[in-house]
Amino acid sequence: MSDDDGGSGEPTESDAVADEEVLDALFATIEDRKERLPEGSYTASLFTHEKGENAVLEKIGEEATETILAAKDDDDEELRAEAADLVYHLLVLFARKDLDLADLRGELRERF
Ligand SMILES: N=c1c2ncn([C@@H]3O[C@H](COP(=O)(O)OP(=O)(O)OP(=O)(O)O)[C@@H](O)[C@H]3O)c2ncn1[C@@H]1O[C@H](COP(=O)(O)O)[C@@H](O)[C@H]1O
Repeated sequence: MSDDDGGSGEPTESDAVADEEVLDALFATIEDRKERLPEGSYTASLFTHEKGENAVLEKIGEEATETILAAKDDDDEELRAEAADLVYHLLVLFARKDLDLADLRGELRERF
């Protein structure tokens, strides 16, 4: 999904990312947006929002609610989409807090 080639049909950076590496690639993209703040980037807008951290916290609340509603509706396609929105926004929050995937993996590993 990241770094779209603008529809030229040429392979994009994201095409080269294996499924098992997609979380790391997404997080690296989020870190890049945080550092460079490119214009037109939704991710960058979450780092510069006038609401500050509340912007991403509100999105996490919304996406969590939408995830629950999709589950209650037994709508697996919607559940998949809303869960992906939720995970993406959680990763943006991690980046804002200077946490990373190693912190998340470490926490899960301790419980495993
Ligand atoms: N994975 C995501 C991703 N998931 C969700 N979203 C955005 O999260 C928002 C979800 O909000 P909603 O569901 O409420 O939909 P909406 O009505 O468009 O939302 P708002 O109007 O409230 O913003 C949408 O704007 C989605 O585009 C994401 N935006 C970006 N990414 C990834 O981040 C990369 C960098 O993208 P840029 O943000 O464009 O730099 C992309 O290549 C993707 O890989």
